[in-house]
Amino acid sequence: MSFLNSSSLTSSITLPTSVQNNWAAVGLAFLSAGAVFGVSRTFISSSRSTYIINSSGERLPHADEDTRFSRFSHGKELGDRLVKELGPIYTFQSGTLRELVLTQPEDIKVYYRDALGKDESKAHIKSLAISFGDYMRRFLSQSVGFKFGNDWKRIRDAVDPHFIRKMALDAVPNMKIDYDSWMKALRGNAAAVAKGSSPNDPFEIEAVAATKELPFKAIAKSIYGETLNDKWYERLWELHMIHERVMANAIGNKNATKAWYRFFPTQANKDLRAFKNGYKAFNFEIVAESEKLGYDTVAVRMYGSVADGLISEDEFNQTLDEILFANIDVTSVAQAWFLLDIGKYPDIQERLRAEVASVDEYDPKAVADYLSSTTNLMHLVHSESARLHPILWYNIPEVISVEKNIGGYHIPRGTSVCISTYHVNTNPAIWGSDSTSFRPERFKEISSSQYRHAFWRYGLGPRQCLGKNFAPLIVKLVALKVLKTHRIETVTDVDFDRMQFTVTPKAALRFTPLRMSFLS
Ligand code: HEM
Repeated sequence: MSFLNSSSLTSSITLPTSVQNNWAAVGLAFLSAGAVFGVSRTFISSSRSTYIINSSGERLPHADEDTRFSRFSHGKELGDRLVKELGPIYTFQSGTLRELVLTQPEDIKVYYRDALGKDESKAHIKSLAISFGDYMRRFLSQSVGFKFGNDWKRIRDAVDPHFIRKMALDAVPNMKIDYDSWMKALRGNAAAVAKGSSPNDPFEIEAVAATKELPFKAIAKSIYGETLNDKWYERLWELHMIHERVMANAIGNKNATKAWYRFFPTQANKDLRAFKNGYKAFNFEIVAESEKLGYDTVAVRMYGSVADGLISEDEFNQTLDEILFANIDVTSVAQAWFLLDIGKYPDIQERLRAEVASVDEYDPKAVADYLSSTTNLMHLVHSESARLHPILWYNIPEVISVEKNIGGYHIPRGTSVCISTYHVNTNPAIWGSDSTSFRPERFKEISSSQYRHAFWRYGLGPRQCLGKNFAPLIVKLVALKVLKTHRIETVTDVDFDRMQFTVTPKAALRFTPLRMSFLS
C-alpha cells in the first residue's frame, strides 16, 4: 500500500522501500518528533473542534481534509489550491489535529518571535503530529533536532562551534578529492546509460541517481577528518546500510511504534541494537584513534563536550547520526535540482562555465573563495534554485507555547503551526510578478533583509539548520566539477517523484564530455 492512501503516519507497514528510506530522510534534520518523548508540555489545543477567530469573531478559513501525506506528495497542488480557496492564512487537518498554515512573511515573523523562549516555558515545542513512536525514540530522541527549550540550547552550544563557516571552508579541499573521483566514475554508474561506446560520447542518468551518495562521504570526512581512511569508511558504510533498514522500520512499521515492541526478538529490534551499539563503538574507537594519531577532528572536539559533561554520550552519538545518516537525501536532492536547473537553461550554463573557467580547481583557496562568494553568478543561480525548490512543500510544524495574534487572528497557545514554503518563496509582494520564473539576477536586485522572512531554505526562525554553512558548498562543488568537464542538458520534463518525502525531482540529465583529458 502506498503511503498516499494510508490513514495514519504509522498505519502502513508496507511502504515501498524507496518511500521508507526517503521518509527516513525527513531529514531528521528537520525533525521534530520530540514532543512525544517524555515532555510534560503536551497541550496541543488545535483539535478538530477548535476554531480560530479574529477580533470580529470571524473564523479562520479551514480545509477539513487530512493533509498528512498529500502535503508532501502533492504539496504544490495542495498549497496552490488552498491559497486560492482560503487565502494567505488558513488551517488544515493533520489527522485529528487542526494545523495553522502561514504564507506571509509578516505572519512568519510574528510566529517565530521568541520561538526559543528566554523563559523555557514559552519556547516553541515540536509537534506531536509527526511523532513516530517508541522505535525511533530509542535511537534518535537524544539528537539535537528532536530537542527544544534548554536542552536544545545546551546541545547546540556544544555542537555549533564545529559547524561554523570556517570549518566548512576548511573541509572543501578534502571534499574536492571525492568530487573529482565521483565525476570520473559517473559514466560507469549502474544507473547511467551511455549514448555511444567512446568515452567522449554523452551518457544519461537520473539526476537523483547521479547525486545520491555524494554528500555522505563529504559530511563523513568533515566529521572524522584524516582518520577516515578506506577501512573506517567501509565500516561506516555498513552502518549506513543497517541505518537504512532501521529508518524504514521507524517510519513504516506500525508495530514498532508501540512500547511493547522492543521486547520481541524481531529483525527490526536486532538491527536497531546492531546500529546503536555499532555506531557507539565506531565513534568511541575512531575518536581514540584520532587522538592517538594527533588528528584534531570535529568528532574529537565534539567528544570533548561529553568528557566535559556538557552533553551526554547518547546526545553525541545521536546528533552525529542525525547529521550524517539522516541528511544524505536532503543534500543530494538539492544537488540534483541544482544540476537540473543548470541543464534546463543553457544560456545560464554557458555564463556559469565562463565564470568557473577562471577558477583554478587545483588551488584550494581559489575553490573555497569561489564557492563561498555571495556575489558571483554561481551564488545567484544556487539561490534561485534553492528558492524554487524547497526541500519540503510544508515544513515540519512547531507548537506555539504562548497565545499570539497572527494575521489578525487570535492563535491560542498549543496551536501547531507550519509554513507553506513554496508560497513564501514565491510571494509576489517580495519576489515580484515573475516570482515563479527562474531568474537568478533577482538576487542582485533585492537585499537579504528584504526577504528575511520570505526565503525558506535552512529555516526561517532562530532555530536553523546546523549544516547551513556546509550545504551550499557541497551543492555548488558538484556544479563546479560538472561545469569544468561536461555540458549538461535536462533531457526529460522535470516531474516530482511523489513517493518521496522530500521534494524530489524525476528527470534525467545528459552529460557530454567537454574534452578527453579529464578521463586520463
Ligand atoms: C541543501 C541541504 C540542506 C537543507 C536545505 C537543509 C535544511 C534544513 C532545515 C529547513 C532545517 C530545519 C530548521 C528549522 O527547524 O526550522 C534543518 C535542520 C537541521 N539540519 Fe539541515 N539542511 C541541509 C543540509 C544539512 C547538512 C549537510 C547537515 C549536516 C551538517 C544538516 C544538519 C541539520 C541538523 C542537525 C538540523 C537540526 C537542527 C536543530 O534542530 O537544531 N543539514 N535543515
